[in-house]
Amino acid sequence: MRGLQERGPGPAATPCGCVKPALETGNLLTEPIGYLESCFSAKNGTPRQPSICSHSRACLRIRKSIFNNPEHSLMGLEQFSHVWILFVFHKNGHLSCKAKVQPPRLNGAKTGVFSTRSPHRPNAIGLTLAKLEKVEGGAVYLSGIDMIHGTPVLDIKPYIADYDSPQNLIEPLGDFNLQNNQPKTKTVSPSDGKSDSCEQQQLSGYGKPSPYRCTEEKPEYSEDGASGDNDVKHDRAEIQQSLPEHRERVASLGSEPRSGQSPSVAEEQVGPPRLEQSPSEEGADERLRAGEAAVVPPGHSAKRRPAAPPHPSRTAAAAHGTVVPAWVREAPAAPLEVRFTPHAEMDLGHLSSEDVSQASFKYFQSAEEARCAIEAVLSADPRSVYRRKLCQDRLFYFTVDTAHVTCWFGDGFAEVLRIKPASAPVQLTDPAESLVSLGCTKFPVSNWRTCQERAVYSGQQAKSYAHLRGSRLRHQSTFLSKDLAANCPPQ
Ligand SMILES: C[S@@+](CC[C@H](N)C(=O)[O-])C[C@H]1O[C@@H](n2cnc3c(N)ncnc32)[C@H](O)[C@@H]1O
Repeated sequence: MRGLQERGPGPAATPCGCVKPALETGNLLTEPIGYLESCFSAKNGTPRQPSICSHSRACLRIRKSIFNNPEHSLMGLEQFSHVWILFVFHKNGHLSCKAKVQPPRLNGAKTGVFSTRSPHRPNAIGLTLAKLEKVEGGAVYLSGIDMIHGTPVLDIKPYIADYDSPQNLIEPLGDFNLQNNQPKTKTVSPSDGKSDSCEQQQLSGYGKPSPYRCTEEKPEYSEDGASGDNDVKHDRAEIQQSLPEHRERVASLGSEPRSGQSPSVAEEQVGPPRLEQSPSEEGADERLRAGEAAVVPPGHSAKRRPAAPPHPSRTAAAAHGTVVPAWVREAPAAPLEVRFTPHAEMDLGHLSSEDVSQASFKYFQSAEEARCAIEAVLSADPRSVYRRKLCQDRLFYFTVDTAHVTCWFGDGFAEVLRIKPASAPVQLTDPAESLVSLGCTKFPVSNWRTCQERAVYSGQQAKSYAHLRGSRLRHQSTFLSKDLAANCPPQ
């Protein structure tokens, strides 16, 4: 092992200086087996993990350039309920990455990139556990996904719980130190739960500087919620939860995934399938999630439906013999209550209309499915830490299937204002493939009615909205903002 490390990969170069792809050096030249057709057209609004939105759907067609008979490569796969999808984060924008990142769940604190599911990693490869709906010819149909439309897929592997999910919390094998000639750093093993590494100090915010190099990176804001490489002040109490002492250790108990939900992960970190809560615990949680105390303005959708598939960190009581830090399971905020204005309800009806002249969904089978997906996405608060803390008053847009959703966030809730047909086609990575046209669009909105509805809002909501309007006026570049500013009467 040491020999390998010392030699290093040393990519073989051709006389022209090109890096020669070579399996032996790990310089693998990848070729996507297909490009994903997904109900999510852009990063904005795409769930951070597949377990967040079980109604999300996607299709992957194996390219003929990979196998002449793509269906041969999928033979037998239909016997599995779930598959691992390995893919490229092709919309990262850049190839660089940082050693420490700020996952949304850490609310601004940093941790090592390899302890997160950040898309910004040395090799921009993603790993998603998706539900396999069906295999048809050379195509696989998936649900419970967190990948955007056009994502290059590198591989599919069947999920086999016996292999992929630890069965026992095995005791450590004793000192695991292969490097006798290197300074001994104190390692964190799942069993001792103690560390003096600089990352841990950074997370905790306590302790003296480590004797090892620990450079402070310049704080930087990013709009990318997934990488969360933002530096926002955090309070110590929150961060302390990420100390090793707070890691959860659970025994092997065996579990089945909730039906219709991917048996996968917490938001940023994988934990294998978890135990269900007891019905009573779940009911209490459900009530909490629905925000019993929240004020529902007159004329708004006030149904107390279970807003979204339960948030994994809330349902998770235990996992197969694994250990994860507490921050993975403890959401920075409670799931949001999701509301639809009457206008949005109407829009949703139009989108799912059977009238052929109206737009209809490509992936969702019904308006109810679309509603569930929208609720699931919003309930988990898809905003980046930056947006959540510093741009609270902005409108938020995302596209799911053929629906372009406009919403805003208030204290403990998200409200869908409009749902319009998405029209502009997405630029696809592989134009040769026949992919579904999806995309974001800007649209004219007459928001007079919505503004009138605002007038009946009670105290804080009205105040938030006034703030929202003010902010819209400041951000004239947004098409909808302009429209709203023009149409909203002064309050
Ligand atoms: C936090 S990553 C997790 C992905 C995967 N489950 C994993 O653990 O590797 C999920 C986020 O990546 C982003 N994303 C999805 N597909 C992408 C793509 N093709 N390129 C860049 N970012 C993508 C979306 O913003 C999504 O919310």
